[in-house]
Amino acid sequence: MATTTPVKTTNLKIAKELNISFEGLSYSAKVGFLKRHDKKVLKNLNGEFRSRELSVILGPSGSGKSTLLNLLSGYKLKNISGVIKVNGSPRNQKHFRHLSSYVMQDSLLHPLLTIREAMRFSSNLKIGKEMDDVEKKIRINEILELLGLTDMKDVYTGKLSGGQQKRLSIALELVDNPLVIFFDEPTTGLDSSSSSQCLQLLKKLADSGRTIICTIHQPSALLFRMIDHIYAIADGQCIYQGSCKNLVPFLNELDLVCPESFNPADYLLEISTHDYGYQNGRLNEKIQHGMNQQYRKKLSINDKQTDQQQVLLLPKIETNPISICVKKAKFSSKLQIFDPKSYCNDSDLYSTSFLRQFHFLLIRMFLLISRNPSMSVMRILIHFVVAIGIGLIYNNVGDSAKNMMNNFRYVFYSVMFLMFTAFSSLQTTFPLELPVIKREHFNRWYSVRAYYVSLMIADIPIQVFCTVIYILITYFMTNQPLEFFRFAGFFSVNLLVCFVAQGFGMIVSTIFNVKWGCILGNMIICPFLLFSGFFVQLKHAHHLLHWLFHISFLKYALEGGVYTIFGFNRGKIECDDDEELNYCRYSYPNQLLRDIGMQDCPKNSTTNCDVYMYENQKADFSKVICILILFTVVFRCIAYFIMRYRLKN
Ligand SMILES: Nc1ncnc2c1ncn2[C@@H]1O[C@H](COP(=O)(O)OP(=O)(O)OP(=O)(O)O)[C@@H](O)[C@H]1O
Repeated sequence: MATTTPVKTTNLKIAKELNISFEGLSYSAKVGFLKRHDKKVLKNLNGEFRSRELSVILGPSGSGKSTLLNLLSGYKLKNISGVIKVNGSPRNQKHFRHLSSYVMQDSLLHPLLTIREAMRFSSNLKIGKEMDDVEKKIRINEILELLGLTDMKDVYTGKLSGGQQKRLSIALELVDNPLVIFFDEPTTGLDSSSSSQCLQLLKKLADSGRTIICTIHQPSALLFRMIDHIYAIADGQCIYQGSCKNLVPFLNELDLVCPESFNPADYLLEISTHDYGYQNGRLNEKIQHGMNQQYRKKLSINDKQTDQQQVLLLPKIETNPISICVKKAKFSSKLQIFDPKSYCNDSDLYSTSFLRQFHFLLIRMFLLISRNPSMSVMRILIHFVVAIGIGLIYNNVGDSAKNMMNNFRYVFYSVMFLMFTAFSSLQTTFPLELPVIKREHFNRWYSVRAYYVSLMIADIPIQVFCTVIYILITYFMTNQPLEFFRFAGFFSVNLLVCFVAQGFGMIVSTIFNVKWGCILGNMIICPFLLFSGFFVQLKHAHHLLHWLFHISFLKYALEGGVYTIFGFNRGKIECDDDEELNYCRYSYPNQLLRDIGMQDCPKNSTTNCDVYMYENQKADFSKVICILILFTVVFRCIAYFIMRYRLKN
């Protein structure tokens, strides 16, 4: 017992400060279209980024800064060689995600949320029930105060300036108190004053005990002086690592003398881009691929004391998942080294439960829909206008035997129209939201499953409403039979087609971007249309093509629609006053079903043909409903797995 207590204290302290080191880190990207080959982007990098230091990765454009940041944060996981360590132990990516956040170059925000709302959603998604609303509010206020956003709480994020958006991006990630924060080009697009404010803020975060790693393309002299640790790369190799003060002496030792009036960062950049001949090899050799630590800043005792005081600037690290894991581990006597794996299980990856994530995502989606109703209003309007148009075109065809073929066309058109509008309804949502979702998902706000389910559910009310409007108007204007089961059946089939088409639209949108989705989506859906049974009947098609009919969900939808309108023993229909014809072919709608190849009465049938057809229609209609439900489930599952794959890669 006597030996256990001090070990716990030490390790809790270690767990609150993380040093990230890497050894022999290389990364190759696959390039080329026909002739694929590996392009070495990072070559044998070594180094260490410590807590309480503002570390900056410098280098010319295309040198590999963002790639290194992506590797260290775990955003890129493939084609890597070498080791990344956290406090000396090999990084466990899953558990490292508990501890870190990634603020991307573009401030990817929902423009229609206010700062207050964005912060509330962030805290509700990232922090579970262990903190009540009052505590969350206090924390949000503290963070906004720290970032100078208090006066703008009720401003829409889309109306903020670039610098304010950047600060908000940081604020959103601070709510769960990450120990390590990665920033990709935090000063890009900011003027010098905002850049310096931004870097001051990062310095504050570092001083409070965090590990801050960011990339900066070309820092001004002012910014350069604020940096604690520089990691410079050129052509994918390390050309310097150490403090900014030691950079000039380091270059001097290689006879590269920085003029006094020059910003050393600019001078280093000029050297790295071969303005003074090719020097990168020499620099890389002298810094020993990043292994040479002699140019690092040495912390004086005074520095350390100041740092200890600065820790108080930010909320205490309490609700961070690692703290939860550490709490669980407090009773573990095995707490010898920092290894969250030993006491964090997989379900801890997100700080909140699936239901909580789903709940807040759904609220956020409804809020965003209500703030930008133009899309929904447009959908409703289109359904209304088209329904009136179709109602006029096919006016009263429903109870006229002479117009049975026109009535069949009405059924076909309804299925197609609802299918196409539903297909394109969600086609743009995911590709447009993808960058934001990627950021939030990577920073453990919510799982793909929670996002996907809420996206699906959020659209149901509007889709149902649009379908109701269309069917109600056209059904009555075309004078279809006033029998509830026929109306309900026709509505159900059409609603299911919408759900199938939305699932199919989701597959297309998860594979392609908006442009390609719009071009290819309609082309991909055309074969389903061709094999719906409207243009060519199955029995007339070549037998090698029959399977295409069987996988066309539109064939089932059309059959379902036709059965509800013409089937189920629908009685004799009046033939109007066509005096030229005393023979009316479709007085009995079963004849139409035979003509369009949807029902056959076997020649040798012993039972009454009408009874036989009625029984078959009942069975076929149930089959149609089941198949459409199956298509809905299968398409949506496929879309989910593709989305998961895309968000995880
Ligand atoms: N997945 C990839 N496929 C092909 N090339 C890649 C890939 N990832 C990185 N590269 C290449 O590696 C090099 C370094 O890219 P990276 O984005 O890391 O540079 P950078 O230093 O951050 O540049 P910038 O400052 O312009 O953002 C570039 O030439 C880039 O084209």
